[in-house]
Amino acid sequence: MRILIAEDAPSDRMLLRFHLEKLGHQVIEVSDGEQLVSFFFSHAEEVDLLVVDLNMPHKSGVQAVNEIRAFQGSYDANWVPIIILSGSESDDDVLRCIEAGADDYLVKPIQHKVLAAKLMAMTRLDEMRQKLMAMNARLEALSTTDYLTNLPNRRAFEKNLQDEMAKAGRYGQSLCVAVFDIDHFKQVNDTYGHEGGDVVLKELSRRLVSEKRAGDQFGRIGGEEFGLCLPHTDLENALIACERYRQLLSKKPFLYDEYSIDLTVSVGLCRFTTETDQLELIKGADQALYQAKHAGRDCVVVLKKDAA
Ligand SMILES: Nc1nc2c(ncn2[C@@H]2O[C@H](COP(=O)(O)OP(=O)(O)OP(=O)(O)O)[C@@H](O)[C@H]2O)c(=O)[nH]1
Repeated sequence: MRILIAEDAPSDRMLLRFHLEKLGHQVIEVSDGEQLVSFFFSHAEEVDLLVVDLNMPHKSGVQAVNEIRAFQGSYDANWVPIIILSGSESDDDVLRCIEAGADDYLVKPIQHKVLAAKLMAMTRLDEMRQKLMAMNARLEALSTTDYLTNLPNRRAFEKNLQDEMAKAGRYGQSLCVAVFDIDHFKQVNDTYGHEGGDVVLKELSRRLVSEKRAGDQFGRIGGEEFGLCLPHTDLENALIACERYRQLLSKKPFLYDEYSIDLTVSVGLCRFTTETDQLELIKGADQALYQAKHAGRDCVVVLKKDAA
């Protein structure tokens, strides 16, 4: 583990480092409570355990632990276990340290075997924490990714769009949104079965992603409907981009078993203005898509008026 020790007495610090390194851990040292807090605030991700002296100049161990736990709560920062060291065997001190957010309490002078035992328990805690973090990352990926195409799902697409709209509004940048819908997709399913339809959806997504310009983001926002967010792009260039994507899908047939399936998409395009909220923007692109379907499909239509 990477252990941050906060101890003002140089001899105690040296002894602690010696014991911890002997147990195979990496040690970082600070010498008071103030330094502990500021180091942790800027390096939370680089530390697995804090070992903190109770009585230190500038800021006591309890105060520092309080601030660190509050910081983790407000900023969602890396949670790490904390052991407090103290010369006091008072039950009240133990209680107030644990109440402040420490996970264990160790009485000085440190006994090597006791320290090794506590570290064993903390290593277990750390392993559990790592597993939990990996699991959370997997869950986060699952909840934002479409299972079939691996594209961002509607929730993730809308979240990204919201962020891009905020940036575009703040910095006065252009932003456009398009909705792509496969033409007569029902026929694909009816002719080749749902499995054939799925193969087409996957290949279509792969093509779009492999040819996508950096910064553009596709998402699967419905069964056979895909959203495209085009940051830093005015309507004229968004139209060029959508035309390119449309042609990319129609120029080469999709293969399923021995079948070759020709496909086209209709696209609705809408421009963001500071008066437009997210719902109106997607609704605007949807209206343009509806017009594209009525214009005969296989085309890109720009919303005649800005979404309102
Ligand atoms: N294979 C497959 N089909 C899907 C999936 N999600 C939606 N669909 C199908 O997509 C088809 C959409 O059909 P419609 O909404 O009638 O539209 P369309 O046939 O594409 O016709 P237009 O949009 O008017 O050009 C339906 O047959 C749905 O079952 C999916 O995940 N996999």
